[in-house]
Amino acid sequence: MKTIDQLLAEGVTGQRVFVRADLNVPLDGTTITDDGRIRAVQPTVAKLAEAGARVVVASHLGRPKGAPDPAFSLAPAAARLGELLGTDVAFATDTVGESARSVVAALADGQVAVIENLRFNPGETSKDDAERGAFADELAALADVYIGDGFGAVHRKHASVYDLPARLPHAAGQLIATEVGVLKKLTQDVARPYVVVLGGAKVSDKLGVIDHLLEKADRILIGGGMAYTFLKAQGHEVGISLLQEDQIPAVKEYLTRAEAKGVEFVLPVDVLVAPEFPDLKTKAPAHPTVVAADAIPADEEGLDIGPETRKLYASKLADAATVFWNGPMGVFEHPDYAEGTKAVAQALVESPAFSVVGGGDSAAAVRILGFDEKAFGHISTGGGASLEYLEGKTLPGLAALED
Ligand SMILES: Nc1ncnc2c1ncn2[C@@H]1O[C@H](COP(=O)(O)OP(=O)(O)OP(=O)(O)O)[C@@H](O)[C@H]1O
Ligand SMILES: O=C(O)[C@H](O)COP(=O)(O)O
Repeated sequence: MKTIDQLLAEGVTGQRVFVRADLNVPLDGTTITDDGRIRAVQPTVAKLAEAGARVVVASHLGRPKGAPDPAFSLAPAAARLGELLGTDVAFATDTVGESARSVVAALADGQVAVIENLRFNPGETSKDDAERGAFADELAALADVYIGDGFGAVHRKHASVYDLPARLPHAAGQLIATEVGVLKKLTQDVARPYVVVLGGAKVSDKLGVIDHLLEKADRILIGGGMAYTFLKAQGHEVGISLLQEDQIPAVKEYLTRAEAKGVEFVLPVDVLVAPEFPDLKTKAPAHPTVVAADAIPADEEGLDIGPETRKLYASKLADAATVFWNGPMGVFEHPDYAEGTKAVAQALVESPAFSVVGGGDSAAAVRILGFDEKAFGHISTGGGASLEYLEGKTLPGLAALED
């Protein structure tokens, strides 16, 4: 994989360099609640600008449906990138249209522009190679060189991640180089006990990783939205909690295999439930109830791990030598459901283990809840991406940078 430093040594002055970043940051309206992913790519952008490149930064944000949607505009992220760089950052109000073409054409050497959300275009995420390729052609017309630095999206076979680098000279940015360097260590010899904590909401994306973790980890703790598919697989009622019904047979098989292999699987013993999802805007008190994990009422939803589980998980992390954590333990964005995530973060801060926290929301949770990033071994910008990397899967966005 060519590095950005090799590229810079060849000279980029006057060249239009396309940086595929992951600026998929959490937003409250147009306010960025955690800018970690923007700060993570800023050194790459700064380096290119200092070297006289005309930098075109592109990213997705959220999951819009292939058409413009103001709720998913990258305008706030572009403004924040400008603040971090200490310079004006131009913003194109479309991705490959008139605005993008004129904004990019107007860039002087050393200037930076952000183009609008890649996913406003159906070609970005299309499963059809020709449709993705046609969109990649339009993106390629905006640049001379491609830098892949959106680590959080390298597991997606999307036009800007996979098809575009095939059309331009390409290299890996600094963030991808750092992320891969750290995660590689977890695929090699890990110090044991190796404990993995899984939670979050993208359950269907992430359950599959357990198949691989059963070969690697000594102990697996399950929380967040993921827990309810496990509780259901054990025959418990989970009310209206997040549930991946079609994965129940697979989950049953994981539990059986874990027992046979001596991998310790730890599930919540109690949870916080409420009849409805909390209001994340007003943060109005949610009045949750603590119930045993096998006694979730049929009309209520599990939204955080309970107090006994917090203690249990802290004890299961205390003797770890290596920890990988992906996915919050509850809906941490609401104060009534933040304690589970806080307890896991606190346990990692107190533990001497080498800890890697992976995921846009998990990393944001750690910072929003007031923990010092330096207390963790590594905070990865990729959730699904880091899990798939650990699984040993070929990641489209890394494979595309390889030749
Ligand atoms: N019990 C639950 N029910 C519903 N949502 C939950 C629950 N527990 C956690 N969540 C939500 O999970 C979300 C984070 O999940 P996600 O899988 O996206 O995490 P991540 O891996 O850190 O991020 P990414 O994969 O996007 O990088 C949070 O917004 C949180 O509110
Ligand atoms: O948040 C993430 O994990 C990345 O930005 C990828 O987003 P996606 O899951 O919507 O593809």
